[in-house]
Amino acid sequence: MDYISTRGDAPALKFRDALLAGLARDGGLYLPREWPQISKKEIRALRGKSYQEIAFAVLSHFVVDEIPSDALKSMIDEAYATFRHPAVAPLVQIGPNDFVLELFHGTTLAFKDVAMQLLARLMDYVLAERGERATIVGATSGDTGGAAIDAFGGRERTDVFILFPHGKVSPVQQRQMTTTGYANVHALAVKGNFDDCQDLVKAMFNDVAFRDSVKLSGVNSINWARIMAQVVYYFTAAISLGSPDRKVSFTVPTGNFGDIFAGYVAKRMGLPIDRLVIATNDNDILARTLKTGRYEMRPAIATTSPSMDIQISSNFERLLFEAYGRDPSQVRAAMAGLRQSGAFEIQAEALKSIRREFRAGRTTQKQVAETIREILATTGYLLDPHTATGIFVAQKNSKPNSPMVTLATAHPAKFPAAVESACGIFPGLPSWLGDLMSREERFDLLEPELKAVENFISQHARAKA
Ligand SMILES: Cc1ncc(COP(=O)(O)O)c(C=O)c1O
Ligand SMILES: N[C@@H](CCOP(=O)(O)O)C(=O)O
Repeated sequence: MDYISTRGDAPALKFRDALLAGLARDGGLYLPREWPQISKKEIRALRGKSYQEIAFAVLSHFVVDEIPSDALKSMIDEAYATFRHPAVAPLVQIGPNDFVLELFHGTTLAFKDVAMQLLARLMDYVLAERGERATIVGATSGDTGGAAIDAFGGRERTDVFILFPHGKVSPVQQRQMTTTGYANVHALAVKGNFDDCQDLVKAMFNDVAFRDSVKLSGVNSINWARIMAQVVYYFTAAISLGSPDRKVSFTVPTGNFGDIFAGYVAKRMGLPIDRLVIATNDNDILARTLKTGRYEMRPAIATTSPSMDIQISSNFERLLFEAYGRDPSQVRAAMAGLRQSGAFEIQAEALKSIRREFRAGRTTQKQVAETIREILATTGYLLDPHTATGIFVAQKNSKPNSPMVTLATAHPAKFPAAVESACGIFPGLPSWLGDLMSREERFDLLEPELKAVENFISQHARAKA
């Protein structure tokens, strides 16, 4: 299987190279040249199978001829053995047709663990095969960073540099990045917001000399393998609700658009998904874009769901590529507009096709708090603010008698202050993280300047050209 760039000016790569490349050399994002297909018969045959078995069936399509089956199986088994729930991603019913897909049973209590635990093993496998090292960079609004540090911490072939917005992540998120003590891990607090961190990461990839000098690789959802691993739970959830003989809808709290794009991929592969609903907080660029056809940046607002305080949703570029019939010149034009004026318009046909696939809604912080209170009072279930954003929007976009699954992207204990202020309950950390808040922190504070960050990384990275 070949992987091609959304901007059309980078060479097509095989899976192993796309995995290590992260961002394409033309600044675009990789995706498969064609969507692999899974038939209804194959989906039916997955009923009653474990998460790991379904993961193997789905992921094999993307790594065919690149990762041997027995190696893929062991990596999947090892990755999901780190999860604290036997089902890995259990589905919890909170209403007659309302379900929550709990994606937070991994080591850092957010959905990022699902893909990151596998990504770290895949990268290690390919690097070992080649006898190489890599320098991993990532930008985080709080969850990707902790998950990457946990998954890559202590690995011999990689050094990890995570840029997080100083003072804008929750205390639990910060400590998950700053207290691990791994020698190959560097938590970098950047004086800026998440979009500044993500810009810096992309700029490092676009600085070819720097990129090659430290063998740069990325763990954000710009890396195709992140999306690929997230496709799996759409299958497990839909199958357990009767797929392919019953259509299922999904609502996804959205920031960088990776998680919901994985749902779109599942649909393209043949999973009968009814509605795919984008849920945003006050940073509602995606909801506005679907309404108006204009993608327009505004200053980021700090909310009680900080992981979604994002303006530039990286993976929207993958959707644009699809909506424009995979014409990279349209994507290049849109991205140039975004760079020059902070906005671009989506042409009528492309917008129509996006609206056919997605709905969108936004929430205020007051609505998020009310949703946490209401769901607790009516069902006894405690939501985190990101999941509550999803539930609020799901309630407005559900179809009668049709199952709606909201993705629970984080455990409430990651955001205890917001949860306590909404409903009076302070969600405690699980016992294995009990001492997190008293561990010693280690991080470096950097200006949001490309050269400052590149110099830091060059000094500390062991991978050299
Ligand atoms: C807890 C949580 N929920 C939702 C999201 C949004 O996911 P995505 O960026 O894949 O849209 C994020 C991060 O972006 C997150 O950390
Ligand atoms: N919410 C994310 C932002 C980065 O998203 P990614 O999926 O592209 O890694 C985070 O928690 O860091």
